[in-house]
Amino acid sequence: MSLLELQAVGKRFGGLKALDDVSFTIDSGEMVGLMGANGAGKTTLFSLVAGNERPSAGEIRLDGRSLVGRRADQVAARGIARTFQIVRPFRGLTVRENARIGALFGSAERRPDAADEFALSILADVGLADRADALAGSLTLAGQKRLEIARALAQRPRLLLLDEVMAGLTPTEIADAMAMIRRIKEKHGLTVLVIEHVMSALMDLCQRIIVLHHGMKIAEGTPQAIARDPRVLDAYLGVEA
Ligand SMILES: Nc1ncnc2c1ncn2[C@@H]1O[C@H](COP(=O)(O)OP(=O)(O)OP(=O)(O)O)[C@@H](O)[C@H]1O
Repeated sequence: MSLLELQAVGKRFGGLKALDDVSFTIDSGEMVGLMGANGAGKTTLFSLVAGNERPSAGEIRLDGRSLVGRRADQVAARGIARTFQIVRPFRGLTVRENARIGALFGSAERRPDAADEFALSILADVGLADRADALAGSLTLAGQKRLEIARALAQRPRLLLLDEVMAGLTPTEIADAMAMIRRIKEKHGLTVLVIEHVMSALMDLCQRIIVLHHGMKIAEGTPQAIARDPRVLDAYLGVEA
């Protein structure tokens, strides 16, 4: 059985179809990329899976059980955590306190002392252990993106949804972030769905890529197949096939 299954999922915002008839599955242990131009519906898809928004049509299942109608904290408790494209850490709290909030969300950890210990181990995993007592607002963008991953990881997810965690980073920071993502995936036995505009990173990280265009899935396949898919070249890169 697939870990995550989307079946004919649609989302309307008034007259706008942000997602239309999107279906795919993700198996346990996969790292899958989600790509598409601005406004293609990628973040909306994350919001539906994570319980931040409710689909207008279709089914979303985790381990064969529907997630539709579940609140974000209930979805988190079932094992899904997401990052947000625009990072908003509690700037006046320390890095450690921010990570600890993740550990308490969705009731992954109810004991405050255990949450603190776990938060510290997660900070080490994302390379922020030496900044644990710094204020979150003092981190660089790369640091804040790492903290966003730590906050999600502290929920002890099985499925991690990463929304443009490499946007705005330097090439060296991107290379470091990719190595870190691979490391946490292995260490925590994660399944990962990743939205990324940094194409080379997506191609390198993922075994499979799903392409959205105007809310519809137009392609799905290996990075090699996607890179030469005429529909993708035409729709996403604006290149005539
Ligand atoms: N809450 C909302 N209310 C109204 N329209 C929305 C809402 N959220 C998203 N949309 C619209 O839905 C469409 C898909 O947006 P979405 O943010 O999912 O795209 P995206 O692929 O993530 O884009 P980007 O790469 O810019 O992040 C866009 O036209 C967007 O303006």
